[in-house]
Amino acid sequence: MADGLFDDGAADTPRESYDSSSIEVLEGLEPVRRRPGMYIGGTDDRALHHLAAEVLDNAMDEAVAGHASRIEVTLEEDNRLTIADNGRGIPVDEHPKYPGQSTLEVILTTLHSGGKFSGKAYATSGGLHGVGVSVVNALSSHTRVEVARDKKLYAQEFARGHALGKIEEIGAAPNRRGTTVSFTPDTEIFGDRQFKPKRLFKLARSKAYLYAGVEIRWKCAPSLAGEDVPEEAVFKFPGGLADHLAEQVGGRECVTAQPFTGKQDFPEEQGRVEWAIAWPLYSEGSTSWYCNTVPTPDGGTHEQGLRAALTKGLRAFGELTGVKKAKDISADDVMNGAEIMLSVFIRDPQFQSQTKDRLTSPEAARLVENAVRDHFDHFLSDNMDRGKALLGQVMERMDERLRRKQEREIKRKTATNAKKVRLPGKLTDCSGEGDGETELFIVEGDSAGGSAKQARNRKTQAILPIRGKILNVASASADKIRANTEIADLTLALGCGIRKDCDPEKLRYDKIVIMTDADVDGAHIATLLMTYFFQEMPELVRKGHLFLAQPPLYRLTAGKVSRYARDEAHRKELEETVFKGKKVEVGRFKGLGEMNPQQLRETTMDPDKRSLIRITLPHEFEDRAVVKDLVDRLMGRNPEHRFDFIQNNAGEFDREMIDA
Ligand SMILES: Nc1ncnc2c1ncn2[C@@H]1O[C@H](COP(=O)(O)OP(=O)(O)OP(=O)(O)O)[C@@H](O)[C@H]1O
Ligand SMILES: [Mg+2]
Ligand SMILES: [Mg+2]
Repeated sequence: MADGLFDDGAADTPRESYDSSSIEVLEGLEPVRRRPGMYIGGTDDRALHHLAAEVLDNAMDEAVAGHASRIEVTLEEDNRLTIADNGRGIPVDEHPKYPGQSTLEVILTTLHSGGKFSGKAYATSGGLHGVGVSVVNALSSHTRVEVARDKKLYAQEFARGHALGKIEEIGAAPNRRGTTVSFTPDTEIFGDRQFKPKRLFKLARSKAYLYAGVEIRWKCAPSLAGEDVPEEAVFKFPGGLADHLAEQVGGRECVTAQPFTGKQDFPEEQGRVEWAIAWPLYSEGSTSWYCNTVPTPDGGTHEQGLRAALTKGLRAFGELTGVKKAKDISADDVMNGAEIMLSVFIRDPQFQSQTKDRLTSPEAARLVENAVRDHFDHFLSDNMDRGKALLGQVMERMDERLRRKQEREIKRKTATNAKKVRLPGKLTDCSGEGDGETELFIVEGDSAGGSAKQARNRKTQAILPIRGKILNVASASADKIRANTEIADLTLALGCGIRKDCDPEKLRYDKIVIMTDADVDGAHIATLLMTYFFQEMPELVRKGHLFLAQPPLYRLTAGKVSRYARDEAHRKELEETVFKGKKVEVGRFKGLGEMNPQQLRETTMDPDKRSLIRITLPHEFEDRAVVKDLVDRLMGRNPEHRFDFIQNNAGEFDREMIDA
């Protein structure tokens, strides 16, 4: 950023130095209308409301810099929004770099023009790019800016980023100063999207909480007012965030009677921080992060600072009170479930993008941690009962977290031990890291096994390829079963033992997924595998561990759109909906091996996209002998039993589809 391009070097006090020389020009305007996404994150509802935020942010910057005490937000019919402040007024004199143009015109029609690059006209501003109001102007069908300065009133109008005329002096303004920006978002950009009164109302109110020194007045057309949105309101919150928190917590009971609230200046005029935190007992909380009054919903470095302060504070308090285990408290233990508001004001903030969703200024972490830490230590130890109550609650969360972690570890350890003993060479195991449920895919054929290996999530998905049709355990003797390597591998990979010794607790995976081709052979193999599970380890089935994958049979393509169909009926449905009236190319997958790893992942393996069929055992099969009897009849040596069964039961079966 060019610092002080037009600096005359004489100005010391901000009030006097704020004129054309404060305004630097870094680049020209144009691409905004063509690429609005880059500046306001899209053209959706959120982006539309971002326009309001940009103009309001500028007024807030003026207030936070100590020049404005009042802001008026007025929503009219026809989607016209007006935001007025009583600040210094955008400079109106001719800009030195643009002869014949008012500085106001330069600001409204030029990207990267602004007074917030050098920190001279503003110390801790939400604005920093010199982009905001020019973007609003570019994306509005009509904009009017009025400036009251030096007892005169000026006005200039714009359409879609271009000035409709020169700036005009339209009268005297003996008792008025400040800037008024009115704009109507362009329907060419936003279609018929309208400002939502409630959203603007809340935005205006939240700004008043963030800066106790400002009064914000809300007005909207009677037709836009409603249950939660009055026609008029005045917001002023001398208590700042503490007021906001009190409103948010309402009547909910919290771990500590007093919330943890406060503010602190940073050393060497680097800015300041304000926070308000409560720990509701029976409900989940929420977090709000702000930098220079700009909401940063994705948090960032100021959030990091607070996390560190709270975590270290509680650990130290634990040590002080002889609670040894407190050293294991994590930030999430303290923060999850809490109602948290944090607002920082810093010089030269860095955000991730123009929409400022996340703060990235590295120094904010340290500044916030140091500032909050002392206050938190006092909050805990000034009232020991209070400190202990909070510590107790947080340690409960911690215990719960550690218990879950330990459970997972034990499971993996059993697995690793098993590995030491012996795991089948064909098994590609998962690492078991992370929180996801682990899955074993039993895959038909080595080539599909290869694709599945590439398609899998290594942390949670293990692959065991099996070759061709496995032994039918229903018609084989125990010795023969034991001697079969394919079956032995499978039993070894599962790790839970068979028949009387089967212990579902020892199963090395959360889910077992049978993945075979969507053809007759595939169905046969799946049947043989199910026979094995039913006969050798029905407990696993009963506990819901066994699943069938659903690889697609068809791929339908028309132009750039492509979809997968599970079966004939699904294919018809897609042809009549997604592809209605289009010429569709239909490809048929002959087997899993025909899909590349990415297709296989998308259609069959990715837990977020696939669907699985869970194999269950109805109640009447509580008894192992009953299951064995059914298996024998269906899969045993005598085909007549099979025939009878089918005759008596055909049509009775449904499949339970689940998103698992
Ligand atoms: N209400 C206002 N009062 C006084 N000056 C203003 C006002 N609104 C805008 N300005 C001036 O116009 C400049 C440009 O505003 P703009 O919103 O385009 O960019 P910015 O606020 O500097 O940065 P950002 O792009 O991050 O918003 C500001 O830096 C400020 O100098
Ligand atoms: Mg701005
Ligand atoms: Mg600008």
